[in-house]
Amino acid sequence: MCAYRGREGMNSNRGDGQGGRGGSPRDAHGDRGGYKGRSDSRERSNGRKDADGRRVGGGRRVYVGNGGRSGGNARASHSGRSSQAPRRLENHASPARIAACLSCRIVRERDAFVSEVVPGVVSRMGPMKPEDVAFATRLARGVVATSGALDDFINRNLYSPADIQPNVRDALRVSAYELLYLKKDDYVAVDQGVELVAYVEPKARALANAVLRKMARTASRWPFGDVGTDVVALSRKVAFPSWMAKRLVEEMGREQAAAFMEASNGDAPVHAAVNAIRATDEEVLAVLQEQGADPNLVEGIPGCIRIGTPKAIRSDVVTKLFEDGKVLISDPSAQKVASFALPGEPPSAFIEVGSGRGTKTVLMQSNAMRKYGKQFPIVSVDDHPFKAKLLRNRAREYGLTSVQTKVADGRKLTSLYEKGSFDAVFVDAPCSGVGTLRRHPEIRWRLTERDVAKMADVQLDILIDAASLVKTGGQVVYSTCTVFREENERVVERFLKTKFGERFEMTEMLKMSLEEDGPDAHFAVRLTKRF
Ligand SMILES: C[S@@+](CC[C@H](N)C(=O)[O-])C[C@H]1O[C@@H](n2cnc3c(N)ncnc32)[C@H](O)[C@@H]1O
Repeated sequence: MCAYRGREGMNSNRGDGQGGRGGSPRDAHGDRGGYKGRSDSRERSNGRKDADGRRVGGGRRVYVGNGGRSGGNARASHSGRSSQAPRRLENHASPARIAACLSCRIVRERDAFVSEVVPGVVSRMGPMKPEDVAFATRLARGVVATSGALDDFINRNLYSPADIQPNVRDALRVSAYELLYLKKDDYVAVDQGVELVAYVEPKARALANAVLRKMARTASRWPFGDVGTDVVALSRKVAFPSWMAKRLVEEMGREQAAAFMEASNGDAPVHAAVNAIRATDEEVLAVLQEQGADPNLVEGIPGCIRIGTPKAIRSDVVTKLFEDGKVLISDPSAQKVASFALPGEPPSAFIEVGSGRGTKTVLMQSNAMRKYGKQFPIVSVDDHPFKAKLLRNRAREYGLTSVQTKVADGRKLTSLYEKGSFDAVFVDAPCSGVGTLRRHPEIRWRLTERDVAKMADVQLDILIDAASLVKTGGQVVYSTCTVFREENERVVERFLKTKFGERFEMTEMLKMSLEEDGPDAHFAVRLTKRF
């Protein structure tokens, strides 16, 4: 992923197999039956500390007797606590919802990545059952992915949306998500929503009660319009910003855009790449098979393996494969681009711009072993020193012998290297990352149309400067992991129209679209320098 400097990794694939969409929410969290679910949660949460170090579920024993139905004040007196005692101590929000809500707050406050935040929050909650962890993860990811649409819904149910505290809004979002996207029983969503709001802000319990009841009443009208004719209603249903939905519909047509947006809300299947520098496909397949990972080679992409049972890759034996640099997690589209980026003959001077943490660097050298029987010298440029350091470490880990990292602005490389001094150039451009939304649920609500336009200008500048480095007869591969024409075809068109760009011809295009249960969407073109 590009724009938000995310990373390809196991965590974003959720090897636990807990889907953002698959399975019944009730299966995951035992909420069917309202109070039963609630008392289960209390049972589990007794004595536990939350991510902020507060005790959760302290009033459990007292309230099982009365079905847990009494309100906050009633509970306080029933348990013999003074009315000044923080009601939070007797809060009945389930640990999974608390973890999800706290995770969403951190993502919001720190512009963080949800996949990186949830494990930390969960670990600070104390022991949680695997199904609670899975539900917390699912909720947090879902809420982050749909937050703009949830706010639209929440605001319709508030008299004064601007006055709501951000932490209260976080809690309301969790309930709105359960109502709209998980189709939870109204009762569960409202009851747990009130508890969750009271957990983050005890004084807001009454407000939460009123708002959540109203939300439960209006949920049946969601998405407030005919999705067949109204793009904004469609955008609400699939939880995309309306500008993005409109643009996708304009570029792909309604049907394909709707399918793309739906698929972006699903789970990405888990794929691995065999590092041919360190292992053979047969060796890796045998281990994965033995460990019950249900591996299958993907046709047309050398060394790409789909992992049918992701849980199995947590075994010690498979972990060792990863630790030994024999295999890495990577989407098939990224693997395909890394194969596409290699010229027909082994290059003696190759430069990649936007090397990041080096996933494609590893993949390219692995492919080089398959294609040429050897690695090739590569200069890997990124403007981010931290990423260059990571790449150097990864190069050692994966057995890369010919990588030279360079921290530099890809728009100014001609001040560092002689024009025409490379056989091949690979621009893995910083982009909006809209082809990878399943792995990066934060992107869609952070991105603006202006960001896309700015990115397209940077992409063009990088392409123009980097292309000057290639010799006549050499190739430039330009790639992104987005679907917007402005960042893909349009950048290439703009480049080809420049005085220098006229020397190039587009000789090949690779477009991978996003499909449910398929790879991410990527784009790549090969430009050959004719004179
Ligand atoms: C698509 S991501 C890289 C992914 C990477 N190639 C991989 O496979 O792991 C694009 C990269 O471009 C880098 N970048 C952004 N602006 C840049 C610039 N002006 N010059 C050089 N690199 C830049 C970002 O830091 C980011 O790592």
